[in-house]
Amino acid sequence: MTNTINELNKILDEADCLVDETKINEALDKMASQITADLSDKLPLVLCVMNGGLIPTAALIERLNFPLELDYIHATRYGMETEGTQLNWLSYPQTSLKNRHVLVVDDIFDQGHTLEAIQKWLEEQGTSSVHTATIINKLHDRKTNMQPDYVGTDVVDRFLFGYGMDYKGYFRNLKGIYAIKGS
Ligand SMILES: O=P(O)(O)OC[C@H]1O[C@H](OP(=O)(O)OP(=O)(O)O)[C@H](O)[C@@H]1O
Ligand SMILES: Nc1nc2[nH]cnc2c(=O)[nH]1
Repeated sequence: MTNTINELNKILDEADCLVDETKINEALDKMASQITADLSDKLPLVLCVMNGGLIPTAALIERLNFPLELDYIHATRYGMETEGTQLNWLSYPQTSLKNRHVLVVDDIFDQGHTLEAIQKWLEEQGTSSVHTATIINKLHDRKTNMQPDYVGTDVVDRFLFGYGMDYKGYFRNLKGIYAIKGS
């Protein structure tokens, strides 16, 4: 256990903070105004993509001053790894999706496979509309065709953790967004 704590503390000590708390809050404020303009009269269902979407979803919905419902979906393709593979569907929303305006919130749009698959699945459930939001868009040319409707900020192509994103399951709780040394 001591080894693990030492290793994790070293990772954090050596990491670069790419987006600090102030920048995250500015990004969330901007996203919240855009979402309010589009969805405030739609009684939307907000779907948090677990686990990474937990913290961004909480921070975003407290900025939305209109009636909405909240549920979650759990799909993961990275697990404890830094490279994504196939998407594993772990949990589906319990709320009825038919004729609902749905806002999906996640922490990061990397290659886009996760959000693309979730959007496609939601459309197949008879939703009226599906909007997608992520705090981070990672910059590279390995993307799927879709683009999230609301993006907080662009970040360089390194392995990130903090603010929902994990390093080996840890550090989702950090208030900033960090990149691992050498990534
Ligand atoms: O755009 P993509 O390349 O598909 O990657 C983005 C996804 O990867 C992360 O989830 P992960 O699978 O690590 O699960 P987690 O949310 O439990 O960390 C993140 O939370 C997104 O859902
Ligand atoms: N923690 C973490 N999860 C991811 N999922 C997709 N890209 C990333 C990343 O850079 N960091």
